[in-house]
Parts: sequence; structure tokens; C-alpha cells
Amino acid sequence: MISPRIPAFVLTGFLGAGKTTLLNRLLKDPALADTAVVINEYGEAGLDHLLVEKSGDGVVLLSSGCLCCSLRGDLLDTLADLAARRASGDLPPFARVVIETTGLAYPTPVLQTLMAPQLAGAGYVLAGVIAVADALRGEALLDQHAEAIAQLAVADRILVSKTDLAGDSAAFMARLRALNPRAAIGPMPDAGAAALLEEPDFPSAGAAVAARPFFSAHDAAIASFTLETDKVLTPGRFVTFIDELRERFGEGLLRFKALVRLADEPGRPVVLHGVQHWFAPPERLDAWPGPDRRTRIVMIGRDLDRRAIEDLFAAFCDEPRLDAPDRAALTDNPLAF
Ligand SMILES: Nc1nc2c(ncn2[C@@H]2O[C@H](COP(=O)(O)OP(=O)(O)OP(=O)(O)O)[C@@H](O)[C@H]2O)c(=O)[nH]1
Repeated sequence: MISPRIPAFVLTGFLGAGKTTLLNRLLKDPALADTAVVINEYGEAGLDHLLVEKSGDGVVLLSSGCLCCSLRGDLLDTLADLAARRASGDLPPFARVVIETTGLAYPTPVLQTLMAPQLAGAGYVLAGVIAVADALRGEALLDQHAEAIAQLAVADRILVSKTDLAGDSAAFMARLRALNPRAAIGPMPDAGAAALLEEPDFPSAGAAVAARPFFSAHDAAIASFTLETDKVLTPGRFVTFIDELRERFGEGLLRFKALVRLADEPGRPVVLHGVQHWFAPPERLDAWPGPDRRTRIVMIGRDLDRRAIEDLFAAFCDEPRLDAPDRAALTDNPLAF
């Protein structure tokens, strides 16, 4: 039977960083032969799909626009169509999909599109964001292009390209690490690329977030942190927390990813993805992915008030801080927000 679940990976990175190069290496790996690809290219005549050395069904080009601006509906329709053709047997039962964005795309709208109920209903789940970082253009690129920073900040994996051309990349690597302490950062793979399209582990509770020794004024507004608790929340309480979170902090929320232990079925955690005010329908796993059964919530945002979000979460977990209002005070007082 065909799995109803279709893990979707977003491949991002600035213009010329090496996305297509990586995609070709991925698709050459026999373990990834059953991968569908959606390529978005900016410009009238798309070329990238010609450069992807895999042809036939399952490679779709969206050209003449950018996914993050004009083509969101096209991406939605394309993915829905791929899933329908997979289900009907018109396409081979691909095991995953990779969406290569244009180099200029902000990643948030692409992630939001993936979270649309129609795509969740078709089986898609956001499995990971992979960003290629260009060591040759290095820090100058990050200083000049906010899109490049946003792409790297939301990634689960960062692959550093052109280190062979760049010389000493230590400062660039440190900048990447400071910009996104959660991501697995490594070189572009030559072979054995299949592991890149395995779904990344959720960070275990208490995982140390690296100190931020270097960051420029440009990056400083983007920060990532993790909330965690061993309290078990009721579904209703958790939903109210999410509602408060998106109401108050949605604007700056570049990415939200949670593995949650809920009271109704504590043995089956819920995975929830969000971007700004949009949240995907939650996915219930059959079991915990590892021994750590604490609720963990990763947030990446621009100008997020970390302290206020921690207070809000603590209030919903009934762990009010001494200097913060408790949940009753937050929800009973209509003037609180
Ligand atoms: N020397 C070297 N060249 C690389 C590396 N990665 C990519 N390139 C080259 O950089 C150029 C751009 O790579 P692409 O893979 O087309 O980059 P892209 O991110 O898909 O580019 P856009 O589609 O324009 O956004 C190509 O000529 C690649 O061969 C690397 O690690 N080392």
C-alpha cells in the first residue's frame, strides 16, 4: 500500500549558492530515486529543470515567477496534482518531494503554502528545510541580502558550498552557527547524500544552544530558542497557547516546530509546524521518536520577545514565574492583551 504520508523538503539558498548542484547529487543517489522534485525558477524561460539530470514524470518546473510572491497558488496546485496522480497510480509512488526555491525567495511563504489544509489533507508534511550557504560570497552576501539570512535562519540543515574556492571559511562558519545554532551545519556532500533527506531529529530536551560569539547587527534581530516542559497539557490548553502565541507574536515568527505531549494520548506525540500566523494541521505520531518524552517547541523569529513567550508558555503550563501573571490572570482579564 502506498504510504499516505509524503515528507516534503524545502531546498533553499541564495542565487548561485549551489542548490541545483546539490539536487543533482541527491537525485543521483539510488536511495533517493523515488523522489519527486518541484523546481521554481525566476525568469521567463526556466533552465534549471534542464540542468537537473533526472527527467520524466515527477520533475515539475514552476517558472516565470517566484514561489514566495506570485506562484504560491501554483505550488499548491502542483503539489496537490502530484499527490493525486501518485494516489491514482498515474505516477510512481514517490516517497518524498523536494521543492527547490528560487535564490531570491523568502522561505516563509513557501513553508506556509506547505501547511495549507489542502496539502496536509493530501498527505504532505514539512519534513525539513535544507539551505545551501555560499562560502565564496560569504559574509558579504549575508550583509547585503536579508533573504539569504532568512533562508539560513529557518533551516534544519545548512550545507556550505564552495569552500574549495573560498580559502579560510572559519569566520563564515562561526557566523552561520551564531545565526542558526539549531541547524546541522556541514559541507556539501559528494556522495552518500541520502541521509540529507532523512527527517531531522527533534532536538532533545536541554540541548545546549551555542553561545553567540559573533553576530552582526543584521543578524541580531533573528533568534532561536527552545521551550520545553515535562508537564502534560490538555489539547484545549495547548490550542489556547497557540492562539495567544500567534495573536501576539505571529508577525515575527519565522518558524515554529513543536513535538508535544498531550493529555489525551500522551504516548503519541503531536507534531505541529507554524510560520507567522499560519499553522499546519497537527500530525499525530504513532510513538515518540526517542526516549525523551518532553514537550519541545523550537521557535525562530525576528525581534521575538523571548522572555514574554517563555512567560506565556510557563503560564499555560501552570508554572508562572514570580514576576509574571499566571494563566488565569492572562485569560480571565479581557484587557490583558
Ligand atoms: N567550485 C565549486 N563550485 C560550486 C560548488 N557548488 C556549486 N558550484 C558552482 O556554482 C555555480 C552555481 O551553482 P548552482 O547549483 O547552479 O546554484 P543554484 O543555487 O542552483 O543557483 P540559482 O538557480 O541561480 O539560484 C555552478 O557553476 C556550480 O558548478 C562548490 O562547492 N564548489
